[in-house]
Amino acid sequence: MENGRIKNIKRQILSDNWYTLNKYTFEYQKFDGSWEVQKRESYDCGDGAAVLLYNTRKGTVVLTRQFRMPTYVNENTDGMMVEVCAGLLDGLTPKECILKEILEETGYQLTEVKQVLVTYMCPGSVTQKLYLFIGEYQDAMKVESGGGADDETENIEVLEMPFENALQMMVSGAIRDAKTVMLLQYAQINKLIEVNS
Ligand SMILES: Nc1nc2c(ncn2[C@@H]2O[C@H](COP(=O)(O)OP(=O)(O)O[C@H]3O[C@H](CO)[C@@H](O)[C@H](O)[C@@H]3O)[C@@H](O)[C@H]2O)c(=O)[nH]1
Ligand SMILES: [Mg+2]
Repeated sequence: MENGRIKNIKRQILSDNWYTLNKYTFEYQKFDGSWEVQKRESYDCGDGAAVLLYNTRKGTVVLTRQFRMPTYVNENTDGMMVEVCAGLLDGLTPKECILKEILEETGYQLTEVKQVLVTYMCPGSVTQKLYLFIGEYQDAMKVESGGGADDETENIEVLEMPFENALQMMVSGAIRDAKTVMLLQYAQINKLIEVNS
């Protein structure tokens, strides 16, 4: 909140049923110096963390598959999305959050992950900041079946596949979740996992 071009910010809560939809009315000084009243809706669903789980020896990654209603109502035929493991911070630090989500969603117990990117996912309408991690998993780290937390209505399929297949799915459009594309491309650019072709 250190922008001299913005003043008189007023917030109206339009909905706080699950997450919070705010409507902000404020004055904004344009580049020509004049002030203008602007109204912007801003959806606050909290910050989150996501991780690409990868195994260099096997050349594989672990992804998740679940139903995503907002995509179903926007041309994703069956509403299913293949994504990296992710979750909302819910008061935890990004690292604490992602280690918990890895266990809940995939059943792997990791102790080390590396933060590689921080992104605003949809800056015109959603407040969410997403912390992106990579983490190396081994078969021996699989201690639970995964699938999502019992107290949440999560129904998650865990997919382990060659990195190469994930890249092909990204190119074909079978993977089209932004955080997943970013992390797969991060892995590709930084040659985290060897690919044969
Ligand atoms: N009852 C109810 N449950 C909801 C609602 N919206 C979300 N949930 C549930 O709240 C839980 C949130 O699970 P997380 O693992 O913490 O988050 P996520 O849904 O995987 O991912 C969210 O965060 C990611 C990372 O920040 C985002 O990438 C993703 O789009 C989403 O916002 C899920 O069980 C989801 O079904 C709702 O309106 N009502
Ligand atoms: Mg999740």
